[in-house]
Amino acid sequence: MEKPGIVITGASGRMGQMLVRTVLGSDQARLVGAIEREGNPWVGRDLGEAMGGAALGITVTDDPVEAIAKAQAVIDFTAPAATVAFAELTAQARAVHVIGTTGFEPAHLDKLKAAARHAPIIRAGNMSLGVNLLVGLTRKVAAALGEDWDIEVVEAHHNRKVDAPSGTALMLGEAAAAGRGHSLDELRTPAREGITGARAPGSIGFSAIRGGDIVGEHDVIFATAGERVVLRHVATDRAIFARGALRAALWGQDKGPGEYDMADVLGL
Ligand SMILES: NC(=O)C1=CN([C@@H]2O[C@H](COP(=O)(O)OP(=O)(O)OC[C@H]3O[C@@H](n4cnc5c(N)ncnc54)[C@H](O)[C@@H]3O)[C@@H](O)[C@H]2O)C=CC1
Ligand SMILES: O=C(O)C1=N[C@H](C(=O)O)C[C@H](O)C1
Repeated sequence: MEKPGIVITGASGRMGQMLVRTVLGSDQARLVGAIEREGNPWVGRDLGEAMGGAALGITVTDDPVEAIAKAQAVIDFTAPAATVAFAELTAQARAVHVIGTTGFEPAHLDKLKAAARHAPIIRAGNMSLGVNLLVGLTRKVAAALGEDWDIEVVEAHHNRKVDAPSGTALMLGEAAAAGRGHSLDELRTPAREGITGARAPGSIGFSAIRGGDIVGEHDVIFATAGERVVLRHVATDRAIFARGALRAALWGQDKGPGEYDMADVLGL
């Protein structure tokens, strides 16, 4: 059987370039297209040369219709509005859409749900094995500890990140809330500033640090009188996200339409 053809969106981005290298280094998939937004300096150039290496015979395009028509899977780490547009085209091509993009609003998520009626969408705010294990641990610890244990999620990222809290922080917050039998919407504390009043019992708070080239660090802090439990994940290499995304694209090849996440892919 032919190896699945992968198209990468946002190919010149931090994750885009990492994904290109990961797919090129795989013996289980073929890179068949690279998309960038109109006006990006890579558009019209050979992808390999744009990355500073040998020509690959793949021209970076700003025409997603043509590129996605050739794909068995689209791996997409871009921005919410772009991802929603790609989801419609990927669904039309009946290809797998692996979404790493974060920062979605509810209206975007409704559109992704509609696209998933026609083809598989695998979406996760973090594609690494370690974070997806941490999600399960967070749910268990939150369920085991009573409401006298306050829950705070602290995340740190590089100074180019545009959304906060991070997608990973929200996954961890959702897991903690689920462990306590609630949705995150019910327990989430708005960002703190000024005279906030005392902490609401049972609430879940978020803090975001932005600086330098931090790849991604997440702490889930459970704090009570006299002691604390801290669950931590530290990413030091974006390759962990790219490997997870490629694994998801391959896993999705025999799946029917629907919404999936990395817990499905990893069998967690
Ligand atoms: N789920 C996960 O494991 C991870 C998720 N991310 C998320 O991935 C996203 C991208 O992150 P980075 O690569 O650091 O950002 P980046 O800014 O380096 O790259 C984004 C790329 O998308 C391109 N883009 C934006 N709109 C486009 C459009 N309409 N058509 C084509 N290309 C378009 C940009 O030109 C840029 O090259 C963010 O939402 C980030 O939070 C990042 C790392 C891991
Ligand atoms: O923007 C990033 O860089 C990252 N984004 C994801 C998130 O929002 O959690 C995953 C990872 O932490 C890196």
